[in-house]
Amino acid sequence: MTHMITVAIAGPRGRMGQEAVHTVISREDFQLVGVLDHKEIAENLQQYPQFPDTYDVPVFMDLQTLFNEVKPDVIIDLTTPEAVYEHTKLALKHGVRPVIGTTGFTDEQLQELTDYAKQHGIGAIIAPNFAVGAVLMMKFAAMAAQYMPDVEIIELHHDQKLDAPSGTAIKTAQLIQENRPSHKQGHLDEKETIPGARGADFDGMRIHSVRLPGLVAHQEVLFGGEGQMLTIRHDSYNRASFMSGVKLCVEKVMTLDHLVYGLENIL
Ligand SMILES: NC(=O)C1=CN([C@@H]2O[C@H](COP(=O)(O)OP(=O)(O)OC[C@H]3O[C@@H](n4cnc5c(N)ncnc54)[C@H](OP(=O)(O)O)[C@@H]3O)[C@@H](O)[C@H]2O)C=CC1
Ligand SMILES: O=C(O)C1=N[C@H](C(=O)O)C[C@H](O)C1
Repeated sequence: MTHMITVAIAGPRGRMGQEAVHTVISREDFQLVGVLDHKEIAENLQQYPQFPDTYDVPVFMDLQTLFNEVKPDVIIDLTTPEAVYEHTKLALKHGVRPVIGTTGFTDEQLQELTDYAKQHGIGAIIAPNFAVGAVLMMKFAAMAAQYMPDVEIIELHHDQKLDAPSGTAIKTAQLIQENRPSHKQGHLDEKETIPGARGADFDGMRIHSVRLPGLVAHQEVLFGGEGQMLTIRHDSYNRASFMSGVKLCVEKVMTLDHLVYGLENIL
């Protein structure tokens, strides 16, 4: 008999949260035992207009209470850069395994959470992008950087996104950095006549963030060489594209005793 994994979701009304609720409920081996909503909207998920009245799941306004009352194995966080660090820390303290899709962690926060999970032997996954195609795009980009070290990243997202650059763009740059000799790109004397024109500087490579209505999540990694350019592009056209990664992470985190940053490390 398969062991049922009990799951909580933070941010169930959000674009990703709604999709994750349906995904978890549709799985016979996952049980959605509670959700965290920071606004007092309803006591049960079935009272929300977004969900059917078969979704009998308690809503909590406070994460501590959720952990005490329903003791989930895993919490999936799909909230905001402002809230996610405290949520992750609290989950680890309660021995609840975090699966974090929310982006916007600082390097220091990531390090602190990694150290805490390691010290206490708790599994955790922070995945800036759950889409398998996006992970392949990052891996191919890292591979290409060995041969074509002049690279710029253009990430394009819907205009409701809070953080820039995207978590995916940062992760891509970090993976590229492992293979690309550190150097500044462009003319040594280049000057921005409008500040920001050249994008964010990550170890000498530039990251550009586009925000427009109608977009979901897209990224291009551009490699320039003598007389040639290589473009590696990934598009998520909907949030369903992230759900196979969410399911995989919920299963995988149960087997871990440390924090994994990036889906590429568990595929
Ligand atoms: N890893 C991945 O593959 C992906 C990651 N993301 C990331 O996931 C996050 C969510 O994205 P998205 O769904 O588009 O964003 P939304 O704004 O649609 O959803 C966020 C939800 O979280 C709620 N919320 C905010 N603060 C809290 C809190 N303290 N406690 C509980 N709920 C809270 C918001 O409520 P309210 O609006 O009422 O304040 C909202 O319902 C972002 O960081 C995004 O970058 C997105 C897509 C894929
Ligand atoms: O906010 C989003 O939408 C997304 N956020 C993640 C990120 O910051 O990379 C993942 C995906 O790009 C969608």
